[in-house]
Amino acid sequence: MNGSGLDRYARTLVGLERKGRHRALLPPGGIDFTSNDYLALAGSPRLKAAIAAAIERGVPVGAGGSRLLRGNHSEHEALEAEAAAHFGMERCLYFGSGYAANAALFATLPQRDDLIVHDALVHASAHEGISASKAPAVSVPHNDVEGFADAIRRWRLAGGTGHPWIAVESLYSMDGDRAPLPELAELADRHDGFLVIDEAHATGVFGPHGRGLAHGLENRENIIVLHTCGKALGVSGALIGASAVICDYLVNRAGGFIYSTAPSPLIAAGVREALRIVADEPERRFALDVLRTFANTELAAVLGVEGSGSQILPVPIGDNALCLRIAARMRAEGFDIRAIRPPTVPEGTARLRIAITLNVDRPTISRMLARLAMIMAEEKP
Ligand SMILES: Cc1ncc(COP(=O)(O)O)c(C=O)c1O
Repeated sequence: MNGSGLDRYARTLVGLERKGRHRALLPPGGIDFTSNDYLALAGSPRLKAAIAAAIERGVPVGAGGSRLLRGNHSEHEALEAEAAAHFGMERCLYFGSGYAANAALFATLPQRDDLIVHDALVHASAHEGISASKAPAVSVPHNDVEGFADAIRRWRLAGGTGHPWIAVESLYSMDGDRAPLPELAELADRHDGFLVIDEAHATGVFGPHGRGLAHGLENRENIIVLHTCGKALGVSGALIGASAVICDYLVNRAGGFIYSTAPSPLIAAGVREALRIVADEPERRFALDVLRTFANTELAAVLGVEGSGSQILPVPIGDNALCLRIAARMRAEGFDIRAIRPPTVPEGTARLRIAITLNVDRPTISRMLARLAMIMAEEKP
């Protein structure tokens, strides 16, 4: 290949650098204010012991094939059955990642005569599925219930005959605020539609037994819930909870499920244990609740920034380069904080995303915020 084949990629990378949008892999280091390991389960001895016990009883590391071929292991089925009981859903289906699950769900379920109405801030994985879907899609301003209703009304007036699909996150990944789920569920009911709730950042953290913020809405045939297993559950993969018909349809039609090697059975055993930990160690959730409340109060007192109320605390900066500089200075001081920039968040809204997990304690949060306040004051344009 002559040089020009690669030049176009190099040029794009230079352009990203110029706009402060270039991304690079950094090693994790310093005190964790950035992971989604909210309950500190990723390194928990109980999870490690469950994996060791699974190895001991002969659970294989690899599935060896698609679930529809020889890759369907009893560990996958046991996890799905336990998860369905845990989350109160008729059935659950385990995917290798939340990204793959969201992409499969939106690409497969909405049909040509349907409409996808999604919140402007839904995750990139939902967009991936939406852009592969046969159904048209409309973006609605963040958390604007009237906006959702209007979009559906306009579509019906224009002759829309199918079902609307309302797509939201129960707790938004980069803003830490919540979706108005009861109002949206009511809207879906009123318009013979479906409501897809991505619980990625609420699973394990909120609701009775860490069932998420959609608890109370489960087991309705028009609700589909995504629980990711790599965040508070500390493992990896994702569970789609839905009616048996929807899950069976995905098994038969979702390319990302059919034509992909099944997730590791060993990891499925780990997720099963994580669900049990979440159910029978409620003290983890309570401890996170205390830390979260403390962090929100301190954020307002020290930085004058209103907290989201959740464990995800965005500190708005705006400018990409400035955001990168502040994050780098915090990391240099031993606090692992990352700059979140477009296109992950809308243009002009670069922010530090501070995640509160059980990997830190109150004095460490105070130290981090005091240092951040000083650095932000020094960096003030
Ligand atoms: C809201 C949301 N949905 C889905 C995903 C994807 O999940 P996973 O990391 O398991 O691929 C993420 C991950 O960041 C997320 O924040």
